[in-house]
Amino acid sequence: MNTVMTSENLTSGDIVINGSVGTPFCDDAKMSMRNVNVFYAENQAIHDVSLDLAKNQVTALIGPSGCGKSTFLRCINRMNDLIPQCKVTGSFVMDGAELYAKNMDPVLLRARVGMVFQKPNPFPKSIYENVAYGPKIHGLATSKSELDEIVETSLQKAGLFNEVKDRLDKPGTGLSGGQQQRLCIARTIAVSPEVILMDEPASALDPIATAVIEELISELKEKYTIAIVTHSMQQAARVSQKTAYFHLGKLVEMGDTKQIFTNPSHQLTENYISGRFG
Ligand SMILES: Nc1ncnc2c1ncn2[C@@H]1O[C@H](COP(=O)(O)OP(=O)(O)OP(=O)(O)O)[C@@H](O)[C@H]1O
Repeated sequence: MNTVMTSENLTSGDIVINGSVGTPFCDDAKMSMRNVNVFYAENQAIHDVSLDLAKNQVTALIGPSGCGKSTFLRCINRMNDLIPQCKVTGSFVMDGAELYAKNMDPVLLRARVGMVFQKPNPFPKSIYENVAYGPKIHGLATSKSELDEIVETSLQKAGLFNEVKDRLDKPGTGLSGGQQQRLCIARTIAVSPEVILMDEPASALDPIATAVIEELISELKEKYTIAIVTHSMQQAARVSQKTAYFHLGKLVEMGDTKQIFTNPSHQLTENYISGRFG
């Protein structure tokens, strides 16, 4: 029987996975993170977290503000390298390769593991250039027509092409918030990533634009492995197949989304999803 744990007696060995105490590993992992610790100078933000991202599934990272969701997400494509006082230990493996190995180029890695941020952040360039920029710097197109093709396909996959096809030369910043976020998703897709990380991608959007993004996430998982940080439990329940619950920098529980939301194993998860804190 699982012991009911509180934040006081929770230890890193007490992770609950699919209802029983164990290790959150899956058979079809695209990415495997093991014993991850993250420090900002003296402050430890992540404590010994191990989890897998299942291939072609959406994994939601949920938990109260400040529990380390964004920190953990940013480590996956080494965005935290850009914060000087941030130190990451542990292992991040994608298809057998260690992402923090000396010979791993973080710029190339960020093309393979793309990121979509909370606030849409298109470049101050045209819609076309926003999407073409990545393929150009990574040399993914050998001709203008190939580049055009990548731009069109990426905009189509992001569900934006029909809305912008007649104004590709207009600034990306002139689009609505929801369109800008889909433009940022198109920009991410344009460099053929394998994994897409999304940090509260719909929190700045209205319910209609949010619904469009959620539908898009469900479609994108057919091709990509996705991890999403969200404060909305309804959103996590709608878009994800796996959910990981974080508390005070520790992974408390991970499992099938349905199980986490209907029958969580851990008291802390239950408290959070029933709105008792967070
Ligand atoms: N750049 C940074 N420098 C120093 N400390 C940081 C930095 N970013 C995050 N932290 C700290 O790390 C901890 C985890 O923060 P993080 O933003 O990862 O949590 P979160 O769960 O994503 O929060 P929220 O839901 O509010 O966005 C917090 O204590 C935060 O203050």
